[in-house]
Amino acid sequence: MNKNIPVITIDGPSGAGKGTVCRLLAEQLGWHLLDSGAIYRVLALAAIHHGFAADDEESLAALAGTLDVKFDVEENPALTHIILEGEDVTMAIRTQEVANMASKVAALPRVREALLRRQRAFKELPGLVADGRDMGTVVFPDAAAKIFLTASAEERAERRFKQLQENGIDAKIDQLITEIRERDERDTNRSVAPLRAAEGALYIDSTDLSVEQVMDQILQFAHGRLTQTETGT
Ligand SMILES: Nc1ncnc2c1ncn2[C@@H]1O[C@H](COP(=O)(O)OP(=O)(O)O)[C@@H](O)[C@H]1O
Ligand SMILES: Nc1ccn([C@@H]2O[C@H](COP(=O)(O)OP(=O)(O)O)[C@@H](O)[C@H]2O)c(=O)n1
Repeated sequence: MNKNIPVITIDGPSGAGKGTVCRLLAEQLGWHLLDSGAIYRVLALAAIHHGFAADDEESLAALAGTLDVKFDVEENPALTHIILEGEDVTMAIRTQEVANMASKVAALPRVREALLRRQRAFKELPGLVADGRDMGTVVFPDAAAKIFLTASAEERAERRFKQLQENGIDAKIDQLITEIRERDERDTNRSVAPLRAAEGALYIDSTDLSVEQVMDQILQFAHGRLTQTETGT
């Protein structure tokens, strides 16, 4: 792994805006994008297809190791297609059922281990923007700039509700708040790679911020960190 390839990590809970700002950043910088949540979602969908239980660590770790997933990257990272075993699952992995299964399989240490190398392989020149829960703490501990992005659970559920509606997926706001809280709880309290801000991360609460305001803060911070890394200060 080439350590000179710059990485910006954005970690945080569901609906904080990570995917949105990571896509914008990757586009603006012309860098690669890792949507690590999509990998856990694809694994969850494959597990559902295979009829595996969410606590069947042995089968799930084996599946994670051999998962036939491909990211068909377009010039615009927002248009990436995700292909599982030859089938386009870009939309199918966005349901709440898959999200909930993803957060259960993500709590299994051997599953996380099996997915590490796959995630690190995204680190290529000219740079990588990585979106997830443990990007700055576990997967890319040497990242040049680390950000922890969050918002209140109510605001995050509201955003997810609108987003699902826009994509024609039915949802109930009360259920979304409950599921987001359950997922926060599981992601934060698991024994391996729990959701937390990495040391030295910029902490942003986006509850009352627009996407543009969040982007401004991140760009300013990342620019400072990248300049420091380049000059070795
Ligand atoms: N700062 C913000 N203010 C309002 N809406 C936002 C903000 N950031 C993201 N969103 C919207 O919230 C929804 C969830 O954002 P997303 O980037 O998918 O979150 P995450 O990847 O953290 O789960 C999207 O529809 C997005 O457009
Ligand atoms: N780096 C990551 C990314 C996702 N995940 C898990 O995968 C689930 C789905 O991730 P996601 O980023 O697609 O979820 P949303 O933030 O889009 O709701 C999360 O609830 C986490 O449990 C993880 O454990 N580690």
